[in-house]
Amino acid sequence: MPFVNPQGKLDQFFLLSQDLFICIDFAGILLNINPMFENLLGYSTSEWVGKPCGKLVDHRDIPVIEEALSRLQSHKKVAPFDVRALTAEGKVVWLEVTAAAGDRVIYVIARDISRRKAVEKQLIRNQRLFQIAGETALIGGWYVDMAEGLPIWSNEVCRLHGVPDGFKPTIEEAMTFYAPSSRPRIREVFSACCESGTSFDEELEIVTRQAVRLWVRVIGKAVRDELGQIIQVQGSTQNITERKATERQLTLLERSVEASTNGVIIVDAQRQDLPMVYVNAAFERITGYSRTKALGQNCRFLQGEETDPATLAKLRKGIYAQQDVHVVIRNYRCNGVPFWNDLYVSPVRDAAGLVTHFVGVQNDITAQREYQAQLRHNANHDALTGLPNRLMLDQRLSQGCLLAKRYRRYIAVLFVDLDDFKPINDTLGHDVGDHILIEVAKRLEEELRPWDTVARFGGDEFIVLLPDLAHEQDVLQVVERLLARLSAPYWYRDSELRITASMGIATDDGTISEPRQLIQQADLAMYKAKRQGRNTYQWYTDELNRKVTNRVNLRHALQQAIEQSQFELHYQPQIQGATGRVTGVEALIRWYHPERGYISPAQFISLAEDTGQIMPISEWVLERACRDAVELNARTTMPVTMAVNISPMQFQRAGFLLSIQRVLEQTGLAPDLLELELTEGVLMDSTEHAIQTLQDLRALGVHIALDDFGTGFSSLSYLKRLPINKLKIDRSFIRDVVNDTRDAAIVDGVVTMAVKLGLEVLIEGVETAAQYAYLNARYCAHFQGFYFARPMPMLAISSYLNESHHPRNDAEPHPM
Ligand SMILES: Nc1nc2c(ncn2[C@@H]2O[C@H](COP(=O)(O)O[C@H]3[C@@H](O)[C@H](n4cnc5c(=O)[nH]c(N)nc54)O[C@@H]3COP(=O)(O)O)[C@@H](O)[C@H]2O)c(=O)[nH]1
Repeated sequence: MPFVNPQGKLDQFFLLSQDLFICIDFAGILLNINPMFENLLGYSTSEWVGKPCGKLVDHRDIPVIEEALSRLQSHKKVAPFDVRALTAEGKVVWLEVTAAAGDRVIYVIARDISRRKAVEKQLIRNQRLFQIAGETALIGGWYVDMAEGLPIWSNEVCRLHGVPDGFKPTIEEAMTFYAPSSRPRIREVFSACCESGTSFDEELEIVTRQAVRLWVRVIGKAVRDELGQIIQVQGSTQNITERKATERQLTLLERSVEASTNGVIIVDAQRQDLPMVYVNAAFERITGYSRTKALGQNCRFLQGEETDPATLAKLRKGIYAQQDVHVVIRNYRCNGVPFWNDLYVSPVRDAAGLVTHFVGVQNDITAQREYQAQLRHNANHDALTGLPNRLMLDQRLSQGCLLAKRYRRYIAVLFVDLDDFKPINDTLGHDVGDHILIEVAKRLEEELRPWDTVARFGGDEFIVLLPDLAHEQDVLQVVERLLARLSAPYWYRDSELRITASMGIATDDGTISEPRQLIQQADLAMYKAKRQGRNTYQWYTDELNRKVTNRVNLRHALQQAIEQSQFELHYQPQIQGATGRVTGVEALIRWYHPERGYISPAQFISLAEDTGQIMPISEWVLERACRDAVELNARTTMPVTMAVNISPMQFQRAGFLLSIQRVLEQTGLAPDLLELELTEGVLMDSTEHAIQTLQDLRALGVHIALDDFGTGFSSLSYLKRLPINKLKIDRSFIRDVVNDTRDAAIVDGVVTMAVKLGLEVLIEGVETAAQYAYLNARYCAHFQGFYFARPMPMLAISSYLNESHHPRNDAEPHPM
């Protein structure tokens, strides 16, 4: 049935309308439809007229249709509603339906709202996505309309502040959510935005309603109308607490790494050639390379000539295997100076376990290494001269012996001892002494080949090792060169100093079982050189060794003798030529060894001098002799002088004078009955002090005799200054005095000089009647010698003295 209007006008509207016009009965059967129905849904009018309208809609919307139909059947009004209609092609078209009931039919107008529905759907989807983004990124939106002045918060913003969704604060209330420290800033930037439209982007701290402190990023910008007036400020608030904590952590880590005294390097493991992507300040300080120069380069630019290839290989292997690796590597600073780099390299993995970087931690241990090297050097070297010390000498000596043995060469050991170094040290001071020792070390080193060794052995002793001699005799060239070089003048602050050295030589072909013995042998030889006048050398021999061994044994025996009182005193008479009277006796020590019998003082006195054992011996002699002198004088009518030999050490000891005084007091011997026999050598050392001591002794009343006169090389000029009483002419001039005119001339000269100096003369070593007759006829002197009597024990001398005056004693000579 056509949709007809009596005027026909409505028909036209029906036909031309862009909306669907449908006429249905109260049962919902389609009665009429307009052309737009056909256009939109693709059905022909004939196809649908007479069919239920419910068939047109999507099955989900049938209840909506039924509801509307029901209301219209009851003549109730129906509000416009939306349904989905199905096109002939099966597509869905959204229709907005307006329906009204007529008397007999229902009039329906439907409009295609598919576009609008699509936009709405898109809008909803967008809103949802926005909501998801906000919830995920913890970003909420807000705005403040200038007209209303009230902030509008999104749900996310509400959640951030710990308030229920839809919470509507005032601006002031919104401000109070900011932490006191952030509040001034948000006020400032918000006001600026409201007033001048300045956008802001701030990271500030808020305190939620539950008093939880959160960091937020607040972004705001002004919205203007078409006239440019600010009508709204809108923005976002994002919870960045976690990011801030991470940032703080990262900042802390970065600052720590930057502040580290160790160099830190990070290299990119994913890029070719592993370029450095980070170096810290310590790296710059240690290497001298700035970050700009270092970044982008491979670490190998720190390596150089002395970098150990094995260490490098270890480093590369660790990196290749993506493992931790630790090396101490020789690296070079920017200025070319090498340093020791204590380097730890570790791989850095991402979440998936892939090595993205390597981190290197380096420590400059150059100073530590140098200190260790210095310690090692100090342990093996002498601090003053820098020469190897005994420890290193031992190593070099053993090595030298091995080399000599392997290459069939000779090793020579030179023991070098400076002559009279001690007086230089004592009188000129240790600075001068040190200077000389350093200079000696330098000269020795300069004269030797690089593979020879010079070591400081002690005080003024040096050892030279020559480990590569073709012939033993080759050592002599070196020794002579060294002696000459060492005796050249030394200069200290414009003063010239002279010093020489004595050297002992020991050689071996490297087969010696105990290399240290070579040093002992050279030492022995050096002592021999000393005794032979210094500034010379001596070669070690087995004979020398034997002598030294004997000396060592003798020393032990002598000590026992002191402890076990194995000494005796024998006395040899001294005769006045003119009267034949015994005017004195000389006390001569005898050592009676329980196994070896009598041992001559000639064998042990000089050793006792060297070892200091002379002191207890001398004290015993002096006291014994004084006591015996008292006893002898008690038995004789004429006074008998007791002559006692005084050793150099005894004389030079402080307190010598006191010891004489004490003995005289203790024994009660009259001082003028004591005669001290001193040799020229004793008086030559520190003459002034010696003269003073002699004067003091003379003041005590003690007599002084100068023993062995003529054997020393002392100047006669000092003789006149010596406060002595007597000269004892040495027996070496007496042996041939009768036949040798030169000896006779010497004796003649000495006696004449002595007389002129007002000194008494004693001629010792008179062994024959001819000697006595010759001498007694010429000189007014005293005599001593085997011709008169040999030294004899106390008992014998006592009897001897009690006998009448004898020009000689014809009794059997005493065993000594
Ligand atoms: N510091 C001390 N030195 C002492 C002491 N006792 C001895 N000595 C010194 O030891 C050296 C050797 O002494 P000795 O073996 O006793 O020889 C003395 C005489 O026996 C020896 N003599 C005496 N007359 C003759 C002689 O006619 N012919 C000869 N071949 N020898 C003789 O001379 C020694 C005494 O010499 P001197 O002392 O120079 O008068 C010797 O140097 C002693 O000094 C001691 O207690 N302390």
